[in-house]
Amino acid sequence: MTGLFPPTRSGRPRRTASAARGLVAGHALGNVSPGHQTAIAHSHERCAALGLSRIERPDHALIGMSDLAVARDRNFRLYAHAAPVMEMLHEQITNTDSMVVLTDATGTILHSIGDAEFLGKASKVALQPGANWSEGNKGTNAVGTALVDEVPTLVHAEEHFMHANHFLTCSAAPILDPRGNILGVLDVSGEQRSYHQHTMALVKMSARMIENHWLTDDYRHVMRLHFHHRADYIGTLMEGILAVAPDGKIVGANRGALDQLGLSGAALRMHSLASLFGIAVGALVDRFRSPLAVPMPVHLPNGRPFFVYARFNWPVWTSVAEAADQALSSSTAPVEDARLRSPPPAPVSPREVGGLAALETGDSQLEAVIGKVRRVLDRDIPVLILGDTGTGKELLARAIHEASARRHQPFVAVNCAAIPENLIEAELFGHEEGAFTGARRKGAVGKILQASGGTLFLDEIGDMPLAFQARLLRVLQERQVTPLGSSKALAVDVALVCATHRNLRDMMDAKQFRDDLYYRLNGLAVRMPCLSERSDLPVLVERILTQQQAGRRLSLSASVAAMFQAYHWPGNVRQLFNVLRTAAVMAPDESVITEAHLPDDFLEDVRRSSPVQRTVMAATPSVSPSLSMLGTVPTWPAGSTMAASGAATEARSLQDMEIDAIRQAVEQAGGNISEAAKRLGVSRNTIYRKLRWREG
Ligand SMILES: Nc1ncnc2c1ncn2[C@@H]1O[C@H](COP(=O)(O)OP(=O)(O)OP(=O)(O)O)[C@@H](O)[C@H]1O
Repeated sequence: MTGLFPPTRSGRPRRTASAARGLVAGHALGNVSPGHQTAIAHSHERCAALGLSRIERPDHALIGMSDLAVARDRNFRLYAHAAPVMEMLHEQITNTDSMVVLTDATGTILHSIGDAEFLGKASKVALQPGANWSEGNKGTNAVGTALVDEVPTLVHAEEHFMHANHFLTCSAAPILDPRGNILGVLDVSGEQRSYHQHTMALVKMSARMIENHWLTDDYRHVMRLHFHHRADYIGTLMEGILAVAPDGKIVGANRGALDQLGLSGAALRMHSLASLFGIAVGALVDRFRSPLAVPMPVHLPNGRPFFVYARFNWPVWTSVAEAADQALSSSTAPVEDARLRSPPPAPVSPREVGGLAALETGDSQLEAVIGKVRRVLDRDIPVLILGDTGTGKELLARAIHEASARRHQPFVAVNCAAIPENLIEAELFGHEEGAFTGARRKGAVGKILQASGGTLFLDEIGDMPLAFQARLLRVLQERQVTPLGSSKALAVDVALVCATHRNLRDMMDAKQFRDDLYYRLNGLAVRMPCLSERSDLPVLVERILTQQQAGRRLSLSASVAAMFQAYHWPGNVRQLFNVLRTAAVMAPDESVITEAHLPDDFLEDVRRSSPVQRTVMAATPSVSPSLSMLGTVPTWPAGSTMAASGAATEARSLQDMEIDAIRQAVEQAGGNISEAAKRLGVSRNTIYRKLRWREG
């Protein structure tokens, strides 16, 4: 695995007593490199400079269940990619007194799997979900030090800064996205006597596996070029993978690619297939459209030989190639693309299936919205989407991107309500190395630059902190962004779509939202209608049921249809979607959904929502057993904090009660934010926002 990762920090450290102790442990491993010793020594110096104590009881504070749930939800995609790899890794280390740990980019443990006995020991030093293992909290340790140095890191026994952790041996590798940002850390920790030199290699390979899955998923709609200087290494963890846009530009790369080509991610993104390997996209399409194609020999400009193998998703690639053809005919296309040929057209254009057409279900208000949006497509006019929670604002934003000429470039969604206020600037603008306390060593590309060439979706824009609004406005006006800690402004080209459920005009009156930013964002403002105002409920139901159950015909009983029509749907399409999804699962062998298949909390809400709906339910001919039981089931508000608080209400603010109800719902849903949102009939964003306010 030599040369797979960038070198560790250079420069000789001043040796401290702590570093010397680290070296003793290092020698005990028998195979440590001087680089390892240097990294440990540097880390100990950082901890000493932070004033951390070796002997005091380390801070064992865990974040609350709901905060952990928020962290897990935010990192859901990371977990989805990491979970199978963690399982596999755990199988390799089972019965070795150890555990597999996944943390987010701040070092907070999201998940762990391990031998039961060792998990118990680990929890005594808070090596468990909810604990933060950054260096600042836990001193030198594999997770925290890997996050600082951004390289795989082994910390063994006394190399840990804090005495309490000396019983551990930990091997951690950072997980990077295709643009080089740290997503999190994968770690194997165990009893120090269980140390095995192969563990680190396993962890590195596992992290690489997660990165490769992530890249393939991110760029599933564009061509992926797999390469290695040995043809038989293609398809292994050693291969390089490049994501290639239809115009031949390199838009993403895995670590194997950077290492083999000896280029940084930024340098690689300046290249195209032609400048790198001297080949055109069209040549690859021609060659690799056959399933029997074998790797093709190519050369770098310096003569280094490689073998490449291209993969693309045919139906989607069809439209990609068409797009490139259009680009070629309408611009001064580079010679490299002249050979691009379009495969036969797909029967249905993916652009229409996934784009705005998918949202047309016959409601006149919605059709007016879509008509307006279509007129401003590709015209550099920012779109502001207003509407209540769950009305489909994000879905519309994605559809706008899919329908635009930018659809093969990134769609980057930023939930302004979910980012802590003090991080919003770094998150959007990016930062240079060490730009602020806790900043990552190599810096990070901000979301605005990540969206370059594509669409930036600022969700919950009404929650953008006032102090930051002027800065954002400047970026939008000047079309330049200056990462924190940098003096260099970088040009940005993004299509802007924003959304909010708030009333921005009221916020402007209250001086909570800047007028000038409002007018800059509001090239075209459209309002997504509430579900209760829409006339297309039956079509929407049918579409959602078809989406859920391809090939199965499922419809609503007359009474359920009447109930749906009369209900006010406070959670809008999201709530409808969730109710139907549950009902479809509850009715696996039936063709008609009745009340018996509907979630109890939904029926409860229908029952108490309005006299009209109660009448509909009472008049329902086929009252199901679950419905008839409702009268005996205590209503959830009666047992909840809200109704039970009585006199205490005066002493507690409404906001506190609301937060309590949210926290309670999150706990009851086992930490699943989506589930809690469903139960409360609010959006996930609302939960994020409310919890953040609480923290602030
Ligand atoms: N036209 C539709 N067809 C099918 N499902 C839809 C449709 N519109 C919305 N949904 C469902 O509702 C959910 C919520 O949509 P979306 O996230 O776009 O709403 P939103 O208005 O952005 O919500 P919030 O303001 O709470 O973020 C989606 O995940 C999807 O499941």
